[in-house]
Amino acid sequence: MMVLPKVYVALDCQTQEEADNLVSKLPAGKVGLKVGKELFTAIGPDWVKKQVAQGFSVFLDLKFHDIPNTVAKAVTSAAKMGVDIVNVHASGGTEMMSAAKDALKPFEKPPLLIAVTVLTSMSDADLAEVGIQLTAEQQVLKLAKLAHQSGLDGVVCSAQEAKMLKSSIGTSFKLVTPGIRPANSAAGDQKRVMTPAEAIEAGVDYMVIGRPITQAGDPTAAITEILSSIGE
Ligand SMILES: O=c1ccn([C@@H]2O[C@H](COP(=O)(O)O)[C@@H](O)[C@H]2O)c(=O)[nH]1
Repeated sequence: MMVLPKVYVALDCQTQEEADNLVSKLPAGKVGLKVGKELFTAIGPDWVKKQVAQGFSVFLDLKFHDIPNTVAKAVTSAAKMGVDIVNVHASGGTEMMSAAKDALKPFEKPPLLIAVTVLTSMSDADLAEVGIQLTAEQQVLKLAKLAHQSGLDGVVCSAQEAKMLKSSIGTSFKLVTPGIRPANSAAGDQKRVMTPAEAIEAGVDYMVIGRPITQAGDPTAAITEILSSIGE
């Protein structure tokens, strides 16, 4: 597996023009692109394939959550686009996660298959609201163990859970962490946050950063500062 970039920039916008403009401001070869529901629903797979062809590492963050057969087929469609990371919701269960992993076996270079545990926008109180009586940390561990048992490559979690997961599950289990906020930047809807330097220190493998870069007056300066804060 080639070495993937430490930072994936969340391209949360709705037009190809905005996305191209953001990409043009990023240091080529130093960051990956995270394409989520907002952009993908607006402009689709051809733009993603174009970024892959231009040499970008792409994380397709569509968080598939459906019956096993549907999710298995969806991850193969993602793999055909050439993306490096694709994800499913761990709460879909082990049968669904195993079906997705099995579906990627025929690919020569399959993407990392990662399971979303507890969204970084959720606190313990938010979990209680939907009937989950565990803390976010307990629920993340429970779902991460299921993802590991199902043969997945890692999980999406908060950097706040990184040390706990690396010591409970093992260092080769990949941790992909949104909810990254440089000091003095607004948390917005994110509840379980850490700075880029804290996240690296906690042992995360890949971090996802959106608004602190994309909404900055100077996105190039913002990403340059973040990369320098983590020694990249
Ligand atoms: O638990 C999760 C899973 C995915 N995300 C996604 O990451 C980015 C974060 O963007 P910011 O602007 O840095 O908050 C966004 O695309 C989310 O859909 C997440 O935040 N938390």
